[in-house]
Amino acid sequence: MPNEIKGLNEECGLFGIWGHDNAAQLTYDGLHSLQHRGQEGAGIVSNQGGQFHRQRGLGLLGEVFSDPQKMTSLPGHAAIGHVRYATAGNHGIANIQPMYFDYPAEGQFALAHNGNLTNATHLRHELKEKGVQFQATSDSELLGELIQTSSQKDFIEQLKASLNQLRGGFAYLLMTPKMMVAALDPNGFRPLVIGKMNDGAIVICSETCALDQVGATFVRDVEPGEVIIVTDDGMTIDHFTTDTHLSICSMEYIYFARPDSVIRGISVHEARKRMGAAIAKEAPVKADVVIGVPNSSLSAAIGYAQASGIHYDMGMIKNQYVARTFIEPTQAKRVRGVSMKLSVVRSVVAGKDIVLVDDSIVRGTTSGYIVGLLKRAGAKSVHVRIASPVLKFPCYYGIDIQTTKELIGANHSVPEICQMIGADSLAYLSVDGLVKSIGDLNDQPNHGLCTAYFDGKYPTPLYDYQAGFDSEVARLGLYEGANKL
Ligand SMILES: O=P(O)(O)OC[C@H]1O[C@H](OP(=O)(O)OP(=O)(O)O)[C@H](O)[C@@H]1O
Ligand SMILES: NC(=O)CC[C@H](N)C(=O)O
Ligand SMILES: [Mg+2]
Repeated sequence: MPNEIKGLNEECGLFGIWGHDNAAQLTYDGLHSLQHRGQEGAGIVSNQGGQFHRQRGLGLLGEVFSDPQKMTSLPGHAAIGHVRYATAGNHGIANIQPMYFDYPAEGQFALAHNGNLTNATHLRHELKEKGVQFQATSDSELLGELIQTSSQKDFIEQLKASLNQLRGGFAYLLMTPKMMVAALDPNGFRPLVIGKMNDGAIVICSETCALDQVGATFVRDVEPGEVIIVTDDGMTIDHFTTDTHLSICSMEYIYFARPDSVIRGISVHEARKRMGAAIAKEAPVKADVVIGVPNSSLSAAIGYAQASGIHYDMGMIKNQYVARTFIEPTQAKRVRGVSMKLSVVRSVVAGKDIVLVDDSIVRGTTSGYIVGLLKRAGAKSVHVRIASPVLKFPCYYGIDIQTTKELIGANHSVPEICQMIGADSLAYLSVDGLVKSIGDLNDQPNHGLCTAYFDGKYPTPLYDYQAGFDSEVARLGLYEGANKL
């Protein structure tokens, strides 16, 4: 399976707009600002008076739409679009979204999904028994098949009944000839926001950075369990369930979302700065300079510098022109990938004691390579500070980390990792420090966040994944292993 040169794989990005003559172009622009959420494939479906047009393909948005004719072939007053990073199913074109479904009553409908369903295997089996023929292999399609086979009377009732059969993480955008609909799972694992254009067009998308991109004003977050219905008459808010428990993914704040996005009222950049400040308090160290690992940890590094009083400098740069290289998943090639991407500004680091701040360690490839690079550039010492807790447990709700095997934090203690990456010291942020840095989203015991990757406390049963999880935990002794720290 091809694998990108990244420790953490992104999720997916959604963008939809209803009531604008330039719908497909605005969807392209919105998706462009969500490209960080998925780089495997992209697609847009436009709605021209009830007639759908679709373009989709493998690769980055700019690659998929490099032929200008593709955009001109998407006329209409509404559109939905998607950028994908697979969590389920293969990497082929059939799994690139939006997906299309026949809908005899009205013609057809399209859907796009961010997240990962935890009962997809079970549902697929049930639907197969009923004779359903699948068009793709990912989990996303299941909602469309459930709607098509539902005995409810109209589209919204069919949708609501179907959403109630899904488990796991799902932010969905759907479009029929007459409406655009958004729905969010009962835990609200993924961010989903509503905005409005000056001329009244409604936008629904994964992050506020996409609203900014198209000049839309933020209206509100989509709440867990909600179904948002947008028609030519405006927007209505409905529910498929009120049995909800907000557990938004803490990794959105740590790494995934763009720093200029605001998720549920909290600026991602400011939250990351607070994470950096918190690890500076939890694990102080004497040093000459703080440097961050571009790009994702720069906010946390600034926060560390501000809280510690140690000055921040640009000790590393990221090559802006690194081609999107898909490589075989071997460690040697991953190291080469990181080396093509990151380099050191020697004048900042030579002869200095350095605090190196990163947001996360997944396999340890990045920190291992960078510590060596800094030392070769003359750094006296390198103290690594990670602005999130030790990543030990898989995510089943939409991030492509579904096994503990490659997580260095699941397999080694912090002192062992420190030695493996060649650092002079290593410290991670505590789970409590992380939660406080993001801030309370509500007064529930989990403060509205999912921190399962760090503490193994999943907010839902794991369904299809439970048996595999139990055996990995037993194999690694993970819960007892917490005392490895
Ligand atoms: O331990 P590893 O397996 O190397 O993975 C961890 C690294 O991966 C992520 O960065 P990424 O390479 O995605 O780049 P970015 O910060 O520019 O998004 C993360 O921010 C760490 O730097
Ligand atoms: N990362 C995602 O949100 C992926 C959506 C869906 N599970 C897929 O694999 O296509
Ligand atoms: Mg990074």
